[in-house]
Amino acid sequence: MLKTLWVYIKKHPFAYGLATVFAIISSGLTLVPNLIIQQLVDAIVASSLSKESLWQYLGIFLVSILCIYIVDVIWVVTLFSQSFRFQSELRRKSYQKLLSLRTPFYERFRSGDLMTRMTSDVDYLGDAIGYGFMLIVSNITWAVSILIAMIVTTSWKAALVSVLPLILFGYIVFLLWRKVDVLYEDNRDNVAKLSNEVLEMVDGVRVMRAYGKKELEQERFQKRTSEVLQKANNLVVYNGAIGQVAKFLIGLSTAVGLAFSGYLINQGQMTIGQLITFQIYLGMLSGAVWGLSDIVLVYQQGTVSFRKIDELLTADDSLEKVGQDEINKIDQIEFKDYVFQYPTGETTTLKKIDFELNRGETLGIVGKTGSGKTTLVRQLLRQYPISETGAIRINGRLIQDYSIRDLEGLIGYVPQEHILFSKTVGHNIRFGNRQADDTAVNAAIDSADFTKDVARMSEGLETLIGEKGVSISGGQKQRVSIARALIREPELLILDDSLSAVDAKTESAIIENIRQVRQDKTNVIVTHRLSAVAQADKVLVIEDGQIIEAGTPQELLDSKGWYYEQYMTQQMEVEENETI
Ligand SMILES: Nc1ncnc2c1ncn2[C@@H]1O[C@H](COP(=O)(O)OP(=O)(O)OP(=O)(O)O)[C@@H](O)[C@H]1O
Repeated sequence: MLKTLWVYIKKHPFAYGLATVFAIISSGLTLVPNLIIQQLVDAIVASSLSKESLWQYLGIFLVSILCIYIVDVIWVVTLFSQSFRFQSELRRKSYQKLLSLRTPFYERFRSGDLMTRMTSDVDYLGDAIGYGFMLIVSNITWAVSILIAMIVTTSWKAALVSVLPLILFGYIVFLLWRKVDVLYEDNRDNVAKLSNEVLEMVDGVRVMRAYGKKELEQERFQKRTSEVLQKANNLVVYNGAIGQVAKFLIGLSTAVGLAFSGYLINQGQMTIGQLITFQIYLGMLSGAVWGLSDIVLVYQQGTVSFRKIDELLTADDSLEKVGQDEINKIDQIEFKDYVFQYPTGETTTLKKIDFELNRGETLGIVGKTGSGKTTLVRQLLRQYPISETGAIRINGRLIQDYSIRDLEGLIGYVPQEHILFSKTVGHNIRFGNRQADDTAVNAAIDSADFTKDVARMSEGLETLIGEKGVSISGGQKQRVSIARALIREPELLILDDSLSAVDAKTESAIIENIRQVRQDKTNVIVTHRLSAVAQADKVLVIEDGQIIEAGTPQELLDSKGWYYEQYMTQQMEVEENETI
């Protein structure tokens, strides 16, 4: 951590140089009021204080206090604004990293944990470079200058005797340091887990209520909070122990200093004025030592948070190093005996997948639930590492040779779970193509059969859809997602079970619109409803990760396999519904 903080400090030499110099000046100035007090007391004891010198002492006293105040404000403000800048740079960097990482990373890290890294961990690290730096510079310069002043202006012997308990305190703090580090990490991880629970609860509150599990969940949450409390208590015990040891040793230092000063006064080696300033110095020195013990806390939090942020910034999503080849159109997609296993999976999910898809064609992918349909399309999106067994080629070249960014720009993906942003309907659609004009937006809405819905909305495209689209229906969410994909006029459009929440009539209208507007582009439609792929050029039937049937819809019907049986069942269901 110190290396990273040092790199940042070196990048801003002016701010940190200014803060250090002003902190040293402030420590020096802090001694002036004490010297004045010492001289004033000695003059009173010696009955040599005149009216003029009293005003002089008071004047210097007030000016020095004002100067200390101004100098402190300058260096503290400089330091803290630098610390905020550090935090915002770190947040930007972490956010950029999060955007660059892919699915396997997000399967490893939970949302609550990532949120804690982006918020409190960044704050604690910022504290280390702001408040921590302030504690180190001010307390060290303060302690050193007080010690020098004690030795020079009072008594070096008394200074030595009373500093010994404070050195012992420093040693005890050092011993407790390591233990506190483990406790901090424990405590922080528990808070991150708790954030996860809260996020899940907020997402699932309706299901919890519907299943009458509110009390049960509350109990579980209480258990989790108790665990967090327990860990926090352990930490409090250690921090409390440090505090009590500090109090005892600081008291001891004062007592020893006082006793020894009394002895020195008796011996004529110390004046009353020196005794009073000595006590004030001792109080100030204890303050500096207290401040230094606070560094333990800031440093501990900082190191734990640094580890967490470093883990995020150096995280890998285990995807092969990104290819560099440019690609601006998709003429052909080929899967050649492709086998795939999820990084965390125990068996292969795709087995010897073999097919070709040419520009302008529509491919339907059907099959039982859990058979591997989504896994197959996810390979085109490069969400997981490409397997070494078999190959996926685009325009005759291996998919992994292309730049992921280029590829993403060519694909319009409508996933099963619709990810919408808590903005307006229009914003969500334009998200697909920020440059799109109103004509393009309306065309996309038309193709997604969403025009009538927009007209019914209170503020049309400006209607807010709430968090994750809570205020619109499932079918509407699906159509907003489809419009968002269509507006970018992608070379390849992938609909992954994206029409499941719309009725059969709307579904066939959307499929027909897509056929019309995307005549020279390629489409992949994953579905459970065979009517959605009735017009497809090719259909693959997947079972247990393998293609068990492939051909045009008519060929599949003729072969009287799974597709035929499924088709007949669904036809019967439609007829039954029509009769009802
Ligand atoms: N991220 C993952 N890690 C490990 N295994 C996974 C992962 N995602 C899916 N699987 C497994 O891969 C298999 C295929 O899942 P997939 O989602 O591709 O099926 P599907 O045919 O799209 O199902 P559905 O029609 O229900 O959407 C399932 O057994 C699933 O449990």
